[in-house]
Amino acid sequence: MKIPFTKMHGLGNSYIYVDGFQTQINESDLPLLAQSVSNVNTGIGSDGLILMLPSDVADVRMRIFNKDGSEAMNCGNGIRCVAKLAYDLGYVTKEQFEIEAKSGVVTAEVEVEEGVVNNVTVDMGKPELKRGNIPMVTLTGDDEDHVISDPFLVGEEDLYATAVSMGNPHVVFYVDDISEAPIDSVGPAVTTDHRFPEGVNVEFVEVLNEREINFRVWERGSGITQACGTGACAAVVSSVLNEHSRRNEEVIVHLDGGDLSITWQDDGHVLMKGPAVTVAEGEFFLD
Ligand SMILES: N[C@@H](CCC[C@H](N)C(=O)O)C(=O)O
Repeated sequence: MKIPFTKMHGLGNSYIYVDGFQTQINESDLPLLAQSVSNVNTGIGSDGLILMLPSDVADVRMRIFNKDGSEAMNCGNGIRCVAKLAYDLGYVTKEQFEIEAKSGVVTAEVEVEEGVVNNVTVDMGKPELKRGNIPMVTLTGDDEDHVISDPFLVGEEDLYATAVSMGNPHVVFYVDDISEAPIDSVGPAVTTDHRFPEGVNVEFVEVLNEREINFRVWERGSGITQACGTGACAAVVSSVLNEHSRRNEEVIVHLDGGDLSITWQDDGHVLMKGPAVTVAEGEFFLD
């Protein structure tokens, strides 16, 4: 079987996009397909697979599978690319429209310059802060509690964790210098830590000033990636909670792959603005 695909990225966080309006794939093949296309040696090379599908409740629907084949609830960079793809392929003709992810429906607005979509702004909705809903478990405390700079021991490292869900789980650790963040050791250890029963995306943040942070991520199911949209949103929410940044003010997040603009608005919604880029189109041969 040949599966037509588009490779796209948001700040280097790349996925293989399949147009599910045209191509039907068996549900049971999806995890293996995600693993196959993601493999840089034997596949195409990406951080995972994203399907763009018709939706009953929004203009389009997306499903995202990490590199290891696990399905995730949400993907910020993926939503921006799906918005661009849906507009480029003519499935939507308006500039503001709704995209359904597993975690819910968000509103995306494409910026069209001379017929080309380069940037997309997404209202990512409200973050979830209750520990039980991240989900995160501890021996003591209430599920309703917020986790803001709570002591968090990982091996020999004494860290302080802030936990935020953007429809998918994130934990944020602050470091003095992003280039020395222990991402290779703490990332894989925390992403599967028993305190996060569904796993977690692990973010390191260096605060530069109220309006700017440096950011690196170990993504659940994919490892180190160049960028994570939901992670950048979680990092800014965390920075407001920890009083490094202010509510309703834009924060520029410097990720390995480039910059995202994130604002945690007074109405509780998180706004994310950043690029979406098409890299290639082709056909993937599935045995
Ligand atoms: N890269 C994404 C997030 C993808 C899903 C994540 N790894 C998870 O398992 O929750 C983004 O841009 O948000």
